[in-house]
Amino acid sequence: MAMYLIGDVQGCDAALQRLLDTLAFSPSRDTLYLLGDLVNRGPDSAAVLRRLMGYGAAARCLLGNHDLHLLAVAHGVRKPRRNDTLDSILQADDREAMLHWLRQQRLAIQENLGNRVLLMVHAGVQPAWTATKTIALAGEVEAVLRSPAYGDFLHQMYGNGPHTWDDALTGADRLRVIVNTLTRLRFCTPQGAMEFASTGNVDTAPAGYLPWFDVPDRQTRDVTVAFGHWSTLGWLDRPDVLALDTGCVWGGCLSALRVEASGADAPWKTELIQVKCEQSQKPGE
Ligand SMILES: Nc1ncnc2c1ncn2[C@@H]1O[C@H](COP(=O)(O)OP(=O)(O)OP(=O)(O)OP(=O)(O)OC[C@H]2O[C@@H](n3cnc4c(N)ncnc43)[C@H](O)[C@@H]2O)[C@@H](O)[C@H]1O
Repeated sequence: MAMYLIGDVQGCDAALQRLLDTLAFSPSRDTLYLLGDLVNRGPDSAAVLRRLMGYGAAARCLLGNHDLHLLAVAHGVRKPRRNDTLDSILQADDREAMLHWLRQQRLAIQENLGNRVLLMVHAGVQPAWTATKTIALAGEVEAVLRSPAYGDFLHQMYGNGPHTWDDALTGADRLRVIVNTLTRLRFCTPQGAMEFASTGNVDTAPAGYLPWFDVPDRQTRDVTVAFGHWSTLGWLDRPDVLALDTGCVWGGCLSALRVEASGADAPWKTELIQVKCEQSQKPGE
């Protein structure tokens, strides 16, 4: 049995098919962990969702900002954006089945491999959050998304504030900070105040901000956090962070990381497998 972490697919089903062929993926034997942004901007978002739904428990998926955007557009909370390519879902006969399935997916997943924790999120974690706390907070949003109140939540989800996590937050503000952290974060201050305008690589950090994973004393520094979302960052391989959005939709690569625990005290064995992608979107347009 193999475990594969896969970066942002964004509706690029042909690239996903090529990647899975390269892996010789078998749903009866292997498990895929998709790190969010399953849909949008690429040519065939519906095919990606139908494929992942068909894999059942062999595909464990995180929600990214584009997946939440799809739910918001489908629910009439947001208007489609100029570069959106969501019509293959929105106009499909099985649209409700796809949207229902999407609402059951996760915002954070933890696996314990050997003696080390692997925490998976789409974008990032707050410096003050441990892995256990991240899973618990993600669970608060997951519960709302699965409940009849999910429409109300989508109305309240948008916005950049509050910028900083506080345990005392309640209601919509609390859920918004959790969503913004897990699905949109790139840069924050050492205190965890988030900034959402900058989308460039680490060299473009605004003054006073740094990549969330470089915050000193981050509470998840002793685990490995795998994430996507940051295409201009690209592949990053450190003991404490694995970044896997390698810009498939922008004409980069789609990446899978095979992860294998080789013993309680031994480091994991990993192997990066990539396929080249057709360019579906031009950066800056
Ligand atoms: N609570 C909430 N509040 C607000 N919105 C919410 C929300 N929850 C969900 N959303 C939704 O989030 C969606 C996306 O918002 P956007 O604002 O478009 O998201 P983004 O930061 O650009 O991130 P993206 O996920 O597209 O990242 P990527 O690295 O691929 O791309 C980043 C940039 O990198 C650039 N880029 C990529 N490859 C490049 C390259 N090779 N060279 C130069 N630039 C490149 C691209 O041009 C792109 O601009 C919206 O539709 C919105 O509705």
